[in-house]
Amino acid sequence: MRRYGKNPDEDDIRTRPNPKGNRPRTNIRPKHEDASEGMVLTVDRGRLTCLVEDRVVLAMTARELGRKAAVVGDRVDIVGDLSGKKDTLARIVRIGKRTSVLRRTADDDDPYERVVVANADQLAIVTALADPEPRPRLIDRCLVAAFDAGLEPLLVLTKSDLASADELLETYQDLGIHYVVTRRDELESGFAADRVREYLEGKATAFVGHSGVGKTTLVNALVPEDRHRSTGLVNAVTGRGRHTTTSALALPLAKADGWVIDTPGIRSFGLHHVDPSRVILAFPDLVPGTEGCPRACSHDEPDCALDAWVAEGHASPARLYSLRRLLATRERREGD
Ligand SMILES: Nc1nc2c(ncn2[C@@H]2O[C@H](COP(=O)(O)OP(=O)(O)OP(=O)(O)O)[C@@H](O)[C@H]2O)c(=O)[nH]1
Ligand SMILES: [Zn+2]
Repeated sequence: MRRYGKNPDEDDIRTRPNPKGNRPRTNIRPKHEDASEGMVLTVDRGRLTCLVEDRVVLAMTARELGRKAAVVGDRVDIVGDLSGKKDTLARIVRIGKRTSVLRRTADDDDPYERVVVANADQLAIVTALADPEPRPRLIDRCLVAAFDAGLEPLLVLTKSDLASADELLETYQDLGIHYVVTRRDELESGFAADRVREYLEGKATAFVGHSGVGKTTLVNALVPEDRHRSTGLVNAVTGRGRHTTTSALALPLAKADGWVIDTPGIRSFGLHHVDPSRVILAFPDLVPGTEGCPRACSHDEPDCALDAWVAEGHASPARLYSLRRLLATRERREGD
């Protein structure tokens, strides 16, 4: 598995600045030696469902962990009634060290970071080629979030029955990232799921995408049938409208080992929290060129050493252009 960078505070599960500056309290380990291990599948207003062995257990977090402490994907220690029976409520007493943290800043007026998913390996960025039109800046912002979090990006381009993928792929080829293109008839035949699954095996993959891109349709094709959620189509029998995802949800990958983590449709992806020094780790070919950079270089400023280094022929100008295009998406523009 490729890792783009280590998150220096990955085991710091606090998501808000700590005004008193004292250490997070998560290192205080309650005495619960008899606890079982579980994984958080859903979080809904203080109630969490966790997978413990093969049972789904409803739980809440111990008060000392803080109300919003655990997120989907967290590995937790859990005590109490773990039978998974109706009307039982177990207690999460410890949150394991995270291997990765996908964060977003809700928007520019909201300085708080929100942890979206913990322990994912990969970020699948789902974009329709038409209906809705692709938004390259949103793709770029998701890529930056992936690189910052140390997740491997996977570009999933849907609805190629409506428009060609060529132009978009040309934009992204210099990034050297994995991509899959899907279309309606391949979804129906199962061929699309087969090809996407190849990239998901053995990994936990968080799926993000703008509403309407076909993310639910794709996720349904990847997970067991009894875990399907309804798509944008209005149900002819019940007449009920579309179901919109409101929080992240971990689902097992069908036919292979792995996790599909569905996230709510996004309109934007706030990047307040992103550190350029982590984004450049996604460009290993450029990293040696940063040796001559000033301290805390943004790599998008006049004194940046990368211009001269690339001019000397050590790396391709297209790669530097791609890096800077991504770094520039940290600044929000109209329509992001
Ligand atoms: N033409 C075409 N339509 C598709 C394809 N995949 C999905 N759709 C349609 O696109 C619409 C939106 O699909 P959803 O799967 O509900 O989209 P979503 O991204 O989950 O949207 P939210 O639920 O709002 O987050 C539905 O009418 C799907 O039938 C495709 O490959 N080609
Ligand atoms: Zn620089």
